[in-house]
Amino acid sequence: VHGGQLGYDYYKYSCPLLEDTVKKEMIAIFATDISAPAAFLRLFFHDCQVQGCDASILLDSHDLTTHNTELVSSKNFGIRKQELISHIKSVLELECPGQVSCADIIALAAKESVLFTGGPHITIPLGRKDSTTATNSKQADLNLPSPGITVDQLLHIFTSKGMNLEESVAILGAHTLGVGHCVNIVNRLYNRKPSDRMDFVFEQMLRLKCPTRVPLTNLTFVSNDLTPFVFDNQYYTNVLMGKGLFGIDSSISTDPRTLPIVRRFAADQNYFFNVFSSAFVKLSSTNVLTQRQGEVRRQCNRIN
Ligand code: HEM
Ligand SMILES: [Ca+2]
Ligand SMILES: [Ca+2]
Repeated sequence: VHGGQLGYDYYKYSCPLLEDTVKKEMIAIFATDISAPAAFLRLFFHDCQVQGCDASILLDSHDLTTHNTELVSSKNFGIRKQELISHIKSVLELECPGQVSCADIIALAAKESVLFTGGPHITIPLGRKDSTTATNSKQADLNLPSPGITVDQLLHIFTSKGMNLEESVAILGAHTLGVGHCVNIVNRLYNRKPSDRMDFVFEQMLRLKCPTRVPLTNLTFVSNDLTPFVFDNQYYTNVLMGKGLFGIDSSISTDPRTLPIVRRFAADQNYFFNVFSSAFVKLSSTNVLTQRQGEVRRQCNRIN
C-alpha cells in the first residue's frame, strides 16, 4: 500500500494542536534522557519494517500461552521507550479523544527526535491507521535486517520502499544517533572477512569493550558514531575512516555504488539532510494502513 491517502492537513480539524503537543511532550522527555531520540528513531524504523508503519511493534502479547510478540525477536534487542509513545497517546486522548493513531505518534516522535538533535526539519504526511492484527517474533526475525547484511540486501530493503540509491544510503545515516550492543558487534569482530575494512585502533577498542565471542552480559554498548547525541553527518566520516560499527556501516564504504555517496554526505551535511528528509518521508509513508484499513487504537498496546 502506498501513502497516497495520507495528508499534510489530516488532523487540521480533528486535532489541530497535535504537532505542538507531541513536540512539547518530546522536549520534556529529552530533557531527562538524551538517549531517547535514538530510541524513538529506531522504534519508528522497526515498526515500519514489520507489517508497515502501523504501531504493530507496540502490541502486548495476545497469546497468553506463548507471549510471542514482535518485541521478543532478538532483532528487536535494545528497543526501548515504547511506553513513552503510550504516554503521549494518553495526553492526546485528553486533547482529541479517539483521533490520533499510535502509528502517527511513532512517526511524529521520530521526526521530532531528528529535529531536536540538530537534524533537518522534516514534514511528514499523516493519517496512518493502527493495525488490527498482531504479528509475532517470526515476522520480526524475517523482516528486520541483521547488522551484517550486504549492500545488495540494504538496497533491496529501501528501493522496495521507493527510495533511490542515494536515499537508501541516507536513511542508514540514522546511525548518527545512538548505540549498538556487543551482541550485534561480536560476529563481525571475531569473524573478520578480508573485505571488511576496520581501523586498527577502533578494532582494539571494540575488542576491549566486547572481549568475548559470546557476550557475557547484554549491558556493554558502543556509540554508533563519534557524536551519538547529535544528528549530523559524522556517521559518514566515521564510516570512511573504517570506524563504522556494524558490518553494513562498513560495507557502504567499500561498495563502488555507495562509496561516492558516502563521500558526498561526509563532505556536505546539508546535502545529507535533504536526501535524508526525502528518504524519511518515503519510509514513513510506504506500507501504511489508511482510512478503513485499520483503526485508531484507544490504547497503543492493545487492539480495540
Ligand atoms: C537496514 C539496515 C539497518 C541495520 C542492519 C541496522 C542495524 C542496527 C543495529 C544492529 C543496531 C544496534 C542495536 C543494539 O545493539 O542496541 C541499530 C541501532 C540503531 N538503528 Fe539501525 N539498522 C538499520 C537501519 C536503520 C534505519 C533505517 C534507522 C532509522 C531510520 C535506524 C536507526 C537506528 C538507531 C537510531 C539506532 C540506535 C538505537 C539506540 O541507541 O537505542 N537503523 N541498528
Ligand atoms: Ca509495524
Ligand atoms: Ca552523530
